[in-house]
Amino acid sequence: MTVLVTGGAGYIGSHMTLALVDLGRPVVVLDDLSTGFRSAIPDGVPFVEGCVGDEELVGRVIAEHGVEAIVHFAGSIVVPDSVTDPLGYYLNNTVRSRALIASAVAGGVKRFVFSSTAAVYGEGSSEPLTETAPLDPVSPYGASKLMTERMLADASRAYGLAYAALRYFNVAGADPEGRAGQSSARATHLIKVASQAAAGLRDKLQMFGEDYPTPDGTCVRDYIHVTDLAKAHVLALDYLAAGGASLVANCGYGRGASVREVISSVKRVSGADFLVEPAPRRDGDPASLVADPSKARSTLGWTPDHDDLDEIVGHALAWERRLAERGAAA
Ligand SMILES: NC(=O)c1ccc[n+]([C@@H]2O[C@H](COP(=O)([O-])OP(=O)(O)OC[C@H]3O[C@@H](n4cnc5c(N)ncnc54)[C@H](O)[C@@H]3O)[C@@H](O)[C@H]2O)c1
Ligand SMILES: O=c1ccn([C@@H]2O[C@H](COP(=O)(O)OP(=O)(O)O[C@H]3O[C@H](CO)[C@@H](O)[C@H](O)[C@H]3O)[C@@H](O)[C@H]2O)c(=O)[nH]1
Repeated sequence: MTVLVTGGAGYIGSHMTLALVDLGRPVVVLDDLSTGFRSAIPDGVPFVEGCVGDEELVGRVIAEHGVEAIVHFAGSIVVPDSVTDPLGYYLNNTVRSRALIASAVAGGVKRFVFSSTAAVYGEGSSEPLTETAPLDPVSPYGASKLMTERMLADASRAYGLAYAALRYFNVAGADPEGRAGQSSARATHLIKVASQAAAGLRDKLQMFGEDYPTPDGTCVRDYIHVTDLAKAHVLALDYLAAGGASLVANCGYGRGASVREVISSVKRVSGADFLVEPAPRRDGDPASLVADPSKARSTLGWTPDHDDLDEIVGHALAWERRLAERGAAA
């Protein structure tokens, strides 16, 4: 069963590609390298440079590689950017996903795993969030992903495409063996940015908002290790291959950490101090997002191996140091 990994040169997609290679499963990567890196794709894995919205290209990849399942990571991911450029986000995340789904249907691909997000949930629902919590995205990013979920649900009914939409909470950390990590220098994610500050690559960290209705006033998120997330995708592929019904499932640990707690963890684990500057709230940020992950556990048999904030931070820091060494060597 060849798996087409879109966005496989990116952060999460490269970890999924590694997970498939580790299991000896055939894989082909499609990525336009807009935010991904050619070097993130393991040696020996076929790579096609191009856009998921290019139906002619995707049709050819499906036929030439005998693709039986698609794992769709490709997309634009920065929540505040989606507030300033909503149409760009609807184009890359929604319109091009529609084209990819159409290519899957036309090419006879029967299984599809999609990178959805906790950003599809509305504010104010009781936590932890189950999949049945009201869907009312605060940001265009969340809306662009929810529209793709809806297209998949309709395509599944109409054309028999079986899908798993995995709603990731906040993905962080790096491959424990140091083979992959979050490489984007302009990354905006808290653990990545704090790791860069700890490694001396930034002079400070801004803390966006201290007046949220949370225990310490800063936003609360459910941080999940990227390797545990890749494992959930492998299980989702196996579940669909075994005839499992289409599903939507949260991927998180069910425990929240505030921005202040994350910063403390990064300082503790790195042993480095860095400047933390209070800043205004960032557009599009909900106060709190914490998953109820029981569906992924019961339906997919998912059990996390790295459910520990300090461990996640330790792996992120190790990757940051590796990047710094490579930069120094370049
Ligand atoms: N990082 C998180 O915390 C998080 C949380 C929830 C959901 N997600 C979703 O997970 C997926 C992967 O995120 P990531 O953190 O690895 O981001 P990333 O930017 O590292 O990876 C995205 C990859 O997709 C590629 N890409 C973008 N548009 C493309 C297109 N039109 N055609 C082909 N390739 C394209 C990029 O070059 C990049 O390699 C995204 O869909 C994102 O929305 C991420
Ligand atoms: O320099 C920084 C960066 C972030 N934050 C705060 O840290 C929290 C987490 O932010 P970030 O790491 O940027 O993640 P989110 O905005 O929560 O979004 C991530 O998590 C979502 C799921 O919860 C995914 O859908 C998105 O793709 C992914 O970027 C938020 O309160 C931010 O305001 C700061 O205070 N300072």
